[in-house]
Amino acid sequence: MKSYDIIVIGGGSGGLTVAAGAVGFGAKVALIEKEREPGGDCLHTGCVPSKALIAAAKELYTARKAAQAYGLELQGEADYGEAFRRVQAAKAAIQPHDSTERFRTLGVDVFYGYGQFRDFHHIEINGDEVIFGKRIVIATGSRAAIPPIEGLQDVDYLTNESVFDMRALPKSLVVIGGGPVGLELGQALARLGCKVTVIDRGTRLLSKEDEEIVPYVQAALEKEMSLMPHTAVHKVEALPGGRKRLYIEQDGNMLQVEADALFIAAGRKPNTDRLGLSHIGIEMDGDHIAAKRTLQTNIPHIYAVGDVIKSFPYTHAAGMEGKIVVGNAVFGLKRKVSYDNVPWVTYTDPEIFHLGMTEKEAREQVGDEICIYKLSLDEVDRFITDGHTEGIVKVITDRKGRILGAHAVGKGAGEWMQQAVLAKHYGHKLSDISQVVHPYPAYSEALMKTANQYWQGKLFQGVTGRLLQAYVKRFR
Ligand SMILES: Cc1cc2nc3c(=O)[nH]c(=O)nc-3n(C[C@H](O)[C@H](O)[C@H](O)COP(=O)(O)OP(=O)(O)OC[C@H]3O[C@@H](n4cnc5c(N)ncnc54)[C@H](O)[C@@H]3O)c2cc1C
Ligand SMILES: NC(=O)c1ccc[n+]([C@@H]2O[C@H](COP(=O)([O-])OP(=O)(O)OC[C@H]3O[C@@H](n4cnc5c(N)ncnc54)[C@H](O)[C@@H]3O)[C@@H](O)[C@H]2O)c1
Repeated sequence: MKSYDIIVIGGGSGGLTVAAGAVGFGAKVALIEKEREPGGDCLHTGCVPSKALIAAAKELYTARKAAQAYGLELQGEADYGEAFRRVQAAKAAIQPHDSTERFRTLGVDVFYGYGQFRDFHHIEINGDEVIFGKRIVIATGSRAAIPPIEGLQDVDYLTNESVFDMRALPKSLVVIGGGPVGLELGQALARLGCKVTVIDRGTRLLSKEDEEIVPYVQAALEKEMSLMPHTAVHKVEALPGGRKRLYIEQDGNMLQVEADALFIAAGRKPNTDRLGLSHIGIEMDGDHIAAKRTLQTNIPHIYAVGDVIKSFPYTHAAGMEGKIVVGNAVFGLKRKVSYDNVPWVTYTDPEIFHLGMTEKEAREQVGDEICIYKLSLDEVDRFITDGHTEGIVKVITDRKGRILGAHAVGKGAGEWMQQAVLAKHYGHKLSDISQVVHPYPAYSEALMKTANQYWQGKLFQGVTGRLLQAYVKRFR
């Protein structure tokens, strides 16, 4: 029987980080992946294809808008095949980095098949070969959660696993779920020419975002598709010709919506079934694996990372967790994970940047002694020159100016807000961002100008302000 220092089950963002890191430090590593090629959700059915589709759709949208503005005529339907090819090309270009071949070259033994616990140290692959692992990392990710809606099991629907394989664009689409998956892809498909309706049962869309951020996104998206928050789907049925009818309830009114296709984007379900977890007594947190801050499960030599644990379901978080597991499982350290400085970006247009606490969370956790700094993007020259003034920056600090949360909505917010992560990570105050020179007219001036407000508050108001004014009067 083959024996390893570390067995990784699942070759996605989390598992590949662990495997590459551990083998680099000299550990004997096995990686088990059930799909033909590693890469997981992010490469095959998540981040990469969605961002490629968003980019293709944005190009078309911008061309249409420009044509209209300059009095040109743009006629005909867009060829969806081009967007499809862009998606496949992006995946193909990144695949070699995550390939079986690359990992074998690194020295990892890659097994193709379903991994399942036989006991605490033995993993069975496809119910056949058994391998031994001194330490085992579960990195099996998640899949689309399918809500219990009457009739859904009898109709065809798309999920993130099938939407990127579509060869033709449906004329109309209903999306169930107004989270990042539903809104990013709903907007992209709308821009490519599909009539999109997004239904969400929550009182507001993007429920994890700061309340002041969401209206900007909602207003922008409503120009391109129909948004129906606070709406329950009671029943789905198939109509002749493949169309679907949804029976929905909004504000007590029973309505019907019809579309050519249905896309389920109603959250994620961790891949914990078929792993034999109950067999070895792994503790669960609902559907997720319960992990300590060292990313160990209740069985100390078994670790878990990525979407399979209930933390931050993002690629960069799975990567960060993977690095911590390398330190803990290879070197026997007890490093602990922290999500305090982990941002996320939702790639709608306008983009949403999110770091740390929202105002509501800050008030609940820190109290009302917090400071809020806000800036509208129409106060920033570069957004004015480019004609993209819709959006805001909002930073929440404690009384001493330490950043508790930083949020923004606007063109490219995911890029120009990153300096807030650096500042927060290294314990800098918001005012430090104001001391750094930003090129003019960069988008990043938006955060600098927000930070300037700290000094305006300090220097021109209160006792310090009065003293300074008195000094200047005498000095003159
Ligand atoms: C449409 C969409 C867009 C997204 N966009 C972004 C984005 O822009 N940015 C971002 O940060 N995140 C994004 N995400 C989230 C991101 O894809 C996930 O958080 C990330 O992939 C999780 O990594 P993971 O390693 O936990 O799981 P995965 O990457 O899914 O990897 C799990 C792997 O385990 C394998 N596996 C499962 N069970 C077994 C088994 N029993 N035996 C062997 N192999 C098994 C699977 O085949 C898979 O390869 C997006 C998600 C979706 C759905
Ligand atoms: N840019 C990014 O980083 C990015 C992009 C896409 C996805 N992701 C990751 O993927 C995860 C999953 O995204 P998601 O959008 O699928 O999930 P989500 O949980 O964020 O949102 C799902 C939405 O579906 C709604 N919903 C659930 N059941 C419903 C029902 N029966 N009827 C109507 N609405 C219903 C919920 O109210 C919620 O608003 C995210 O948490 C995120 O971590 C990240």
